[in-house]
Amino acid sequence: MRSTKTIHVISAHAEGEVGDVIVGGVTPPPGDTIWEQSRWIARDNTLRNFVLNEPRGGVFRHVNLLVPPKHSEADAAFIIMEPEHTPPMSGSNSICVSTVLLDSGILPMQEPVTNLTLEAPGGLVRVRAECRDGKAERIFVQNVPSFADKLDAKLEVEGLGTLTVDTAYGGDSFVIVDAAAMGFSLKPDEAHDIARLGVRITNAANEALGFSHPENPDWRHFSFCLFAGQIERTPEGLRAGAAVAIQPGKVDRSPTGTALSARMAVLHARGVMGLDDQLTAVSVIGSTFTGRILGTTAVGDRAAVIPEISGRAWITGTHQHMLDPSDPWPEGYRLTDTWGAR
Ligand SMILES: O=C(O)[C@H]1NCC[C@@H]1O
Repeated sequence: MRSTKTIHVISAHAEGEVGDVIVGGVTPPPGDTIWEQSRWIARDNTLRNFVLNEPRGGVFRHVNLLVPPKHSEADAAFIIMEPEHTPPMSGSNSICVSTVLLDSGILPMQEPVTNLTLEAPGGLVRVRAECRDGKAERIFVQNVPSFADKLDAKLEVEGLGTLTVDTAYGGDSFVIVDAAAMGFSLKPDEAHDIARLGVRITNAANEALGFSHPENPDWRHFSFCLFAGQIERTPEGLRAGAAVAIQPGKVDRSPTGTALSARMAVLHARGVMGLDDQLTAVSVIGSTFTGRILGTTAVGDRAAVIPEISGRAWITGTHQHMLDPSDPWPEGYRLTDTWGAR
């Protein structure tokens, strides 16, 4: 056996969505901030290609690189690599990272509750982990400030006509459509159509509506389309289905923490959700994230909420990814049969 790299990974999933964590074998990328380091990773692409492309990865995979924190309050920092983007924040990935840090012993666990501060590229996130018998059973993440952008905007999508959409930011940028109006009941057998339509809607929103983050001039696009289920009021609080189409065309298996944060910002802006409510989002595989609004704030000139999301994650294995110097595909490959719903 010979290898010019050995990258140590602990694999995990949060409520169904893969969020692997690189725990060793990669030196921290250059940059004065975690955001700058994440821009370097996005530009360079070597690590992204190595771990996300086949034969080591695939379109379903997200990979997080642990790096030394820059902020004095942070216990750990991570850079998120998704199929097409290297985003500011991610709900499922932050839950996987927290679980891997605690369950594998990288950071000490205190039962019944461990409090951590993590530094994501988009800012500091406070984590509360409910822990028992050496397992982080539920992770609560105080997400970055989230805001509604455009409400009831008209969006022309070729072949679909004019849609009424909301746009919002919840650690990543969303165009939000009503699932029922698009003919979806958010069941697993709709996944292919949700992925395909979601990509078309996201692309149309990027052309016609555009997104900009008041404090992060680098984040200038919509990443995702959320198909939002109808809100039901139950004795446990608000509940709604959620399916997010991720570029280049797949559906999040988890209920998407950034989408839940974005949706709570929209519901707060509309006066539907207050600080006493909680909203449980249900994914296409029936998994859930629960969210609350902890308070209000501002992002630049936008009214914003401070969301908290919670969910569970489990470790699925460990990997040591290697590169034989004679391998003709050191950065792997991606093909359109699986890379993007057509
Ligand atoms: O939970 C989330 O926010 C995410 N899941 C995969 C894509 C998004 O980052």
